[in-house]
Amino acid sequence: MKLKQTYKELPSIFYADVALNKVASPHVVLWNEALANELQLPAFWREQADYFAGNDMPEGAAQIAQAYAGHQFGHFTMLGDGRALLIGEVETERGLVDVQLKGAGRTPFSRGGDGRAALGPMLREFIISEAMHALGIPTTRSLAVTLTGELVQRESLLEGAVLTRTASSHLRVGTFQYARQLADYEHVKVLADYAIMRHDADLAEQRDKYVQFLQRVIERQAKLLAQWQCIGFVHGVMNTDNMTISGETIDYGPCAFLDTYDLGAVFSSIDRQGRYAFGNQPKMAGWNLARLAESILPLFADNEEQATEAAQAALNDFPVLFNVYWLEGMREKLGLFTAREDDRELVQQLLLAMQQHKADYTETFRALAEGDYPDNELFESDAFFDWEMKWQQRLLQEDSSYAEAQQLMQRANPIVIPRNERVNEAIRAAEAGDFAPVEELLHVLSTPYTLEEQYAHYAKGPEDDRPFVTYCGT
Ligand SMILES: Nc1ncnc2c1ncn2[C@@H]1O[C@H](COP(=O)(O)OP(=O)(O)OP(=O)(O)O)[C@@H](O)[C@H]1O
Repeated sequence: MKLKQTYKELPSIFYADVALNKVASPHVVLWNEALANELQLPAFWREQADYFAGNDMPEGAAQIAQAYAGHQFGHFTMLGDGRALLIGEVETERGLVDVQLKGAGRTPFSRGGDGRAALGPMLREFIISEAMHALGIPTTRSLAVTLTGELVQRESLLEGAVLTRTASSHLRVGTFQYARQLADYEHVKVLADYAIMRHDADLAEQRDKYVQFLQRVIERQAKLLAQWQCIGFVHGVMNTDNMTISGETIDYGPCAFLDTYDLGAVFSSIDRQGRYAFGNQPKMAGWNLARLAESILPLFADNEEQATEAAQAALNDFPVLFNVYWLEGMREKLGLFTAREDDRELVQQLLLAMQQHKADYTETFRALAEGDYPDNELFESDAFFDWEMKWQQRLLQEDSSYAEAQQLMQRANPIVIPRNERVNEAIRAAEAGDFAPVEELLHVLSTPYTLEEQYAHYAKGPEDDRPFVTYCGT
């Protein structure tokens, strides 16, 4: 197999060539065999720690850092891969897949950074991205974590590691912002054509392909955000450089899954204003998409007024689409196959009761799916009693049986999610040299809708009311 290099065919402002930053003694500590098989990687790659640490390159590989910009917590900055190396694309049945080494050393975009990553955050990205995939949520994937044999300086000295990440592309909203900020109409157009080739090839010959492209990105993001909200995922850093064109979740920094249901949940210690709080995520996604629309606006029409109108119409669809997908997801979580007018109210009433009684989000829905309620404040409350009567009446309006509704709920409500405490425990063990807990956690998270009995403790939320530990070390 030879890696492809379509991204390198873009004008050179979109990337920088990077020399290899060799490390002392690479050692692969986590390997995703299922993903390697899916990508049909040659079997001998498994043994090539040098490939995954950036010491050596497979056939056809390049070494480039991608250029992009981004609004970070609302402030625009020119960025680029400061610690990642795109080595090429694997051709698969589902299209090209980027292979990137995250933490592979300095690049021309590193600014003051060392270009490196510590083991803990790379394990965290591996675990959570793979859990998201198993939950059915579009995401970048993780192929390997490779120790470098070198230390990195953070608050303390930590073991260095490289994550091998795959993605259906690493094009971001920020890539378009970069093109618009730095270059002319032609460069924005070349980038948009490239993105269409990667993600929306069927649009290539359409007359209004750029407006349709924007609509597609909006549609994908609306679906993604609905999935995040339904599963209780808080991304934490929804900067425009962390929003993909593909609709895959990217960058697992200070992210977390909800324990107790709380619209205000924030897990990032740098997000003091709650800009990216759980309940704000759909609004912030809409804001980011407006930045994409602005960046490609000149491609829509010669006439500025017409172009703005087309962009506005597409952007106005985002909240509408989000709401449709969200309600669809929520209906499934409640075992409803059909749509009725009052469904939104029914869902909101439950969520309000969950927020008031500090109920665990995942446990609550799974308890509904099992029909087996734990003794806790929510399930003993009048609010729940009242809601449950309405829910039961609503279920009776369905043509399907209760058993069918239950099956639907069991497919829509996971038993296990990567709870922060469990993830951190496993990472701490790995940092001390024991990778068995990470492997076990990955095993459990790979089938989140079923759980073998011996792993029952993974299903439990934290027993006390402590807020999550925030995790921001990169
Ligand atoms: N240690 C580092 N050295 C150099 N650049 C860094 C370092 N850490 C982060 N950066 C750069 O700072 C920017 C913002 O960082 P952020 O943590 O959002 O991204 P990341 O996790 O490195 O990458 P990605 O968004 O691709 O997952 C990125 O351009 C990133 O490349």
